[in-house]
Amino acid sequence: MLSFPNAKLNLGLYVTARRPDGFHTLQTAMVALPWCDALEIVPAAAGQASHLALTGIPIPGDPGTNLCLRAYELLQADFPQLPPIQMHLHKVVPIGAGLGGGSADAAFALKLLNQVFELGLAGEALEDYARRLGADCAFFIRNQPVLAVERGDVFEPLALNLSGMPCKVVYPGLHISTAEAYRRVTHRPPRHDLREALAQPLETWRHTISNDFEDALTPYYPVLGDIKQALYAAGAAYASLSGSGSAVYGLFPGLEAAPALGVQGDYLVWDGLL
Ligand SMILES: C[C@@](CO)(OP(=O)(O)O)[C@H](O)COP(=O)(O)OP(=O)(O)OC[C@H]1O[C@@H](n2ccc(N)nc2=O)[C@H](O)[C@@H]1O
Ligand SMILES: Nc1ncnc2c1ncn2[C@@H]1O[C@H](COP(=O)(O)OP(=O)(O)O)[C@@H](O)[C@H]1O
Repeated sequence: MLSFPNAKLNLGLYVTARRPDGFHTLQTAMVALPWCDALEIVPAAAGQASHLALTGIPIPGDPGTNLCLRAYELLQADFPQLPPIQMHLHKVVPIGAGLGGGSADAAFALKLLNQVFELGLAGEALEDYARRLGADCAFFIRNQPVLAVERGDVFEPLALNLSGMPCKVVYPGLHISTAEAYRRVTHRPPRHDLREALAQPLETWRHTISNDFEDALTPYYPVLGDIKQALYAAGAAYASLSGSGSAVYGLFPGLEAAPALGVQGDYLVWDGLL
């Protein structure tokens, strides 16, 4: 069975405290971004061991620790009847971009395994497994707009519909590790009520909705600020870093497509409708 794990965008992100376990509490809104990898899972041929084939963008690190394999191992511990599998991940979404690509692969692997092998897991059970693989993973089980709190893995429903809105996402080729970004950020109380701010017209968001990682990381990576400025210059109503970066996105309501950007550099750009 084949699926297309999509990315996500963070709309506003406040890092509010450091927890005793070293993680941070946050408040952020998350929406699906249709920039996708491709992931296929089928039972392995008779007598073959489980195997993950990787194509597309190279993934740093040991392939044995790929989140797709970790999802399989997590389920196998509870469902020993799971047979060996053949997985193929074609990686498209940039890594270390704040787009949650690896987390999406993990969540979609859980969903595929549940479907292919008829494990009978409902949404909440899948979310519980996903949480164990990473703070961001559980979002991709339902893939609906949410306000995420606690470690970013506890969700409150959010009435926000950006479907069909032109969006541009610019990845400047910097791999920013999430752990590094959290080490650099200063936690503080949110400056605005995110839910209230998101309910206001999109044109107001640039004055009320911010991402704490942007302040923390832009001094080290000035290109993030340059891209954001270029998105506003191109007519974005709202532009921001996504998650812990390094992708920066712009939203262009009222247009049919996002306009070209006046930025120099060897950037990867996704252009499309949310
Ligand atoms: C910042 C966010 C915002 O959506 O996204 P990305 O920028 O990674 O996409 C998330 O909080 C990232 O979630 P995720 O990428 O799943 O993080 P994990 O793998 O669970 O954790 C990686 C590391 O980030 C730090 N971490 C993560 C989540 C959190 N609430 N507090 C933390 O301090 C910890 O140092 C942890 O070891
Ligand atoms: N399937 C996967 N896709 C991407 N990264 C993966 C995957 N499995 C494990 N990883 C590891 O996760 C880290 C980044 O994950 P990713 O979700 O792309 O980050 P971010 O959400 O910050 O963009 C990388 O260091 C990579 O080695």
